[in-house]
Amino acid sequence: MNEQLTVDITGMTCASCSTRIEKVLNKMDGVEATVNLAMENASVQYDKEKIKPDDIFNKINDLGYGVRNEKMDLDVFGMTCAACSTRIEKVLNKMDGMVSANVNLATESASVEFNSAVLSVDQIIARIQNLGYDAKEKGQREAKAQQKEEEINAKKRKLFISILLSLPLLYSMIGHAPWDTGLPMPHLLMNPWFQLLMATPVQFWIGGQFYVGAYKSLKNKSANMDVLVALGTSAAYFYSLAEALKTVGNPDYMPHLYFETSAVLITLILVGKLFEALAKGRTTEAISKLLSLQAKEATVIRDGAEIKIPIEDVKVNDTILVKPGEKIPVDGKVLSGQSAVDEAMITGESIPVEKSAGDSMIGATINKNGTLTMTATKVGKDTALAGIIKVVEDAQGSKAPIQRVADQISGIFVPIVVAIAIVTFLVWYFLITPGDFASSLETAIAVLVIACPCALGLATPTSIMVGTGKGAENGILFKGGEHLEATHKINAIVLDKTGTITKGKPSVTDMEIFGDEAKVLKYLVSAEKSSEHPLAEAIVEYGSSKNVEVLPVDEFSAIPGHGIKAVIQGEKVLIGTRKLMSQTGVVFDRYEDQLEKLETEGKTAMMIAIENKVNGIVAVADTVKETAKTAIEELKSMGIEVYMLTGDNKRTARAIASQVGVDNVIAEVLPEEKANHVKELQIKGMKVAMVGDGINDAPALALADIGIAIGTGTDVAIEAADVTILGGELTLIPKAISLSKKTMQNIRQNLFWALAYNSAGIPIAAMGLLAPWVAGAAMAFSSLSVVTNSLRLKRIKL
Ligand SMILES: Nc1ncnc2c1ncn2[C@@H]1O[C@H](COP(=O)(O)OP(=O)(O)OP(=O)(O)O)[C@@H](O)[C@H]1O
Ligand SMILES: [Cu+]
Ligand SMILES: [Mg+2]
Repeated sequence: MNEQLTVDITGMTCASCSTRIEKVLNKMDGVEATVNLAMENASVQYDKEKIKPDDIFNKINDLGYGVRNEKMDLDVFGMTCAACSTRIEKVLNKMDGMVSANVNLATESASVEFNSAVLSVDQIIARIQNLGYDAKEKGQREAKAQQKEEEINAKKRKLFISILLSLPLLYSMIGHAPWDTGLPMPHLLMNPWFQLLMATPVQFWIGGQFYVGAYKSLKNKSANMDVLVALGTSAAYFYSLAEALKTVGNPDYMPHLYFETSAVLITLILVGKLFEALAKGRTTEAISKLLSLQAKEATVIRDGAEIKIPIEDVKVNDTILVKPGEKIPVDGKVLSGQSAVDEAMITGESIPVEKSAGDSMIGATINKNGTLTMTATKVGKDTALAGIIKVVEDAQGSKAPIQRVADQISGIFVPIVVAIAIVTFLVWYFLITPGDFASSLETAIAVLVIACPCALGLATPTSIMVGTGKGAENGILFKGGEHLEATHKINAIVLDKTGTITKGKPSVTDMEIFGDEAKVLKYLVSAEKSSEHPLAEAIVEYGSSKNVEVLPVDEFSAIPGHGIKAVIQGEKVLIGTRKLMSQTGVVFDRYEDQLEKLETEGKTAMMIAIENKVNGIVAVADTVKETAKTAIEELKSMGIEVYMLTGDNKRTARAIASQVGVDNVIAEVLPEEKANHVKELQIKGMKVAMVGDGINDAPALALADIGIAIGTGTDVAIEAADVTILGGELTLIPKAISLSKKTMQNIRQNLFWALAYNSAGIPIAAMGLLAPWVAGAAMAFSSLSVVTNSLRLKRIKL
């Protein structure tokens, strides 16, 4: 019993859970455990020789409970190419207690999920440092931005010196030209010692980073781009040095100098890296744009006085004053005043929304004309805007499945390339130009350099970053790269009716009451007051506009998909569908014509029965969203089958469907069956996107290949979905699909460009047709062209 750990357990509901877990754990050989239900954890002592922590977690999982893991983002410094990120990722994933580690070269960060009982952040950082890189917990954004800027400035300074030193060498290269260029060639430039003087600082001071990187990489038994660069440039440098030394005491010796090869190569790679860094900075602009929406200050009323405080200091329940033209600082509720608020930046709704006491407000939206006082309900990282930023950041840091291809290729690339370079050298040295060490070496160097797979590591993540950012700017939030990838395969789309196709704000259109009108109306409104259904809200609203008295309700129950049951003043009240009525034996045959008439008009007709006798018919109608028809037409023209799924009756559903052009209607679906219909389409081989807003849509959203939540819908739906469309404009759905298609196309182009340089370049270089510095330029610009191509996504029209 030499180890002790505390495991946080999720999913325990009662003492029988905890005792069961305790019992099972204690049965394991070498384990002594006590499970604490209140703390939701287990203290475990275990024998290290017999048991691994993972065994304990697996046991808990097997029992159907979860082990809570910690998730964290780290900034990782010092990665130069995909081989570095792949390597770190591999090592981190092997750590005990690591659930998953995702290292992203483009964002220079790692997302780790780990079991804090076994592993600490410090241990993870130490492991990364041990590999020769550095890492720290993601800190203040400003600090990071500042650091980035300093890094870029340092890069610029070094590059400037590097160019100054390399230019004379580049010029001297003209001396190598096989033809007479006619340009003057000063003697000094051809002097080996002068060349050595220029090349040495470039090789070791400016190019030192490649040696450091190569050393770290080799120490970990892997090879990255630094290895290739260090190998290639050193070969050129030291060969030239040896040649220069031969002139000592032998003034007639004509040395073969290749100093320019190493110096110009290093300079060009640095040029590429600088451009790459600048371009990479632009891939995260979407985040900075979102951040800039945030208000900086808020005017709060404390002890009766108005004071301006920084936004970070605003607390929940603070009373805030918002003057015309100001930003609403945090999420909250209006206390007093009246004004129109522009919410376009968050909801996409272009028309300002009228606000008065009791209405909710979203931080970062703009107050137009009146002065409002509000109370803060959500501040800091809990606000809607902070939530949006978090989703976008997480998505940008996540991986798309297609990247696995790139990771695999870059993992094996470097050793293969080194082998090809050696073979190239041997073939040239022994067969093609026997004994000509210099040109054989140069050819081999060119092969090494052209083959560097640095662009490959950038191909996917930069596209994903720009794509998710572009989505966010348009009000489409992808939760991760995998969803951005999966969306392009969609060929069937299932739309929920209420709140998705329609506005979700129904109102009463017809009311027909048989018998004691005042009583029935009272019963109807009173019973619906207990229901949270949108239909109920419409009826309650109707009631309050007619000043209907509300009676106390006993024994209320909602029957999902059917209606409600209640007892009022001792009388049994039923409100809802035909099914509800016939199940309880209420006869309604004589009202059938009336019901059908309302339904064909697209209205939802409900009956109210008191003491098993129908006493009235209420019809409620919801308006279809203005853009729904256009959106559905667009989806159809993309070759996607569009379905409407609703709990409402067939006739109403069809009437609404024909208004918006949906041909496939699945009606009278019970809330718990929605997911089954999605499953059925999937079994038919369709890739299904489900669009919904309600709690009852959540299982279907989760099951669908892509769940799309309407941003104005419930949190449960948004939580379950993979994509959220802010504001709920359906036209964003075809846009999301086309963004996904274009991003995937962009990634394929990137992968092509990243590999084309290498695959076309290697044979050309091996034939001796590519000077090493040209290969260097090609490498530098393959990275640049990939990042630039990704940035093109910013400008596409959706
Ligand atoms: N509170 C209620 N009062 C009266 N009738 C109700 C109530 N709740 C549900 N119903 C009846 O049950 C039917 C099905 O309800 P359900 O919530 O499954 O679907 P819906 O909201 O009509 O449509 P959608 O599935 O598109 O959201 C409603 O059309 C209505 O006739
Ligand atoms: Cu490279
Ligand atoms: Mg509904």
